[in-house]
Amino acid sequence: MISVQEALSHITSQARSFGTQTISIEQALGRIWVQHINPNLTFALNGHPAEYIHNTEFQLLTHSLTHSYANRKHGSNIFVSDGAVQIEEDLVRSSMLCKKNQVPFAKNKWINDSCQSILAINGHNYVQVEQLPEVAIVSTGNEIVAAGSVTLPHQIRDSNSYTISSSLRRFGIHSPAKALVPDDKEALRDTITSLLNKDILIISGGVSKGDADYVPKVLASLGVKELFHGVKLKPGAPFWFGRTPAGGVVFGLPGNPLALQVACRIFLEPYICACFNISPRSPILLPLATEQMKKSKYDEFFPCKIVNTDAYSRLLPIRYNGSGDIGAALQSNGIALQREMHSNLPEGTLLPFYAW
Ligand SMILES: Nc1nc2c(c(=O)[nH]1)N[C@H]1C(S)=C(S)[C@@H](COP(=O)(O)OP(=O)(O)OC[C@H]3O[C@@H](n4cnc5c(N)ncnc54)[C@H](O)[C@@H]3O)O[C@H]1N2
Ligand code: MOO
Repeated sequence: MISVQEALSHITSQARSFGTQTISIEQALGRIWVQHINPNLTFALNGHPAEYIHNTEFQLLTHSLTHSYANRKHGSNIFVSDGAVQIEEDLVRSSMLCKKNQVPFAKNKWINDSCQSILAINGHNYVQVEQLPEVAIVSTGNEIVAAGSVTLPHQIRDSNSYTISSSLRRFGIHSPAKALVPDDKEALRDTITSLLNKDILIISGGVSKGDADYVPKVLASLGVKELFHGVKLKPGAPFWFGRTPAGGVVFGLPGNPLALQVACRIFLEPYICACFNISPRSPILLPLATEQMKKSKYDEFFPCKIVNTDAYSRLLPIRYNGSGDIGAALQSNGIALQREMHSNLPEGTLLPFYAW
């Protein structure tokens, strides 16, 4: 088994772009913008309309500001590099747009609410964005039935495909193909064969050491190359990752729902970020509100709630009943990481916290 860090570097090494497309700004929220600013357009400088003239020169369109910049040498603080506007030194009354060394419209930016408004003010009715990958989700297990089903005593409704879908939705991936397959080699082979052309195939369950855990063998028989199987991680050790003959990737995630949610946050999200050439959400360092014992010899991610005490935010670990306890995820704000070499940690220890 490999470490979490090694697993992450294998996963991100398989990242690739899925191409680009042009969409209307109305649909752009949550997508990844890939254009530099078009300098022929009027844009906002300190919230004031400005116009690109040529090379390094800009004309501010409001009279008062034209005056305040008139004494500056043209191009002394703004220049265009590779089609992007760059600010060389802080401008007078500078706003967020105009800080030293900033490229206000750098490529590969996640279009959040403020980015969308900046695009709007700059006249970008249509924007070029990263194309979304084709994704399929396969939930395996004889006991798994569709969410709307009435269950028999031995059955359980599929929740994993919903957890995976909500991770994908963060990137604007809305309608992945979905399938439910029993623990049956032929059925698995048929379903996986029909989905091998996807960019990302995400399978839950069937990747551990049980007799009916056929997923790795079926994938190997279809020419999917295993890059690793098993990560020194709790919960979520039974994790499989590989590459399809067509160049897509396959995530074989643990069936246990809490383990699966951890795997989506720690591995699936950074993979998609790497494909889009954007940074993954970084963890924040927060102190423990209580001492924390460690049960396994691996890196351990445990669900925590953020509590505000004495003007500080602290991490309160949520008691959870094993890696199937998806209810613990609901009560928590995210997961904190206790590294493998740390056994018991005293109250106040700073830990990296990954918000859901
Ligand atoms: N001999 C060994 N057995 C197991 C090991 C091991 O190392 N050696 N590891 C255990 C750990 S840890 C985990 S995690 C599980 C993972 O096994 P699978 O990935 O094969 O998952 P399943 O057994 O199919 O399911 C586990 C659990 O989760 C429920 N489940 C599965 N799919 C869904 C779904 N789509 N929605 C909701 N719930 C789901 C399933 O009913 C089981 O209760 O292996 C251990 N065994
Ligand atoms: O690693 Mo398993 O995911 O603990 O239950």
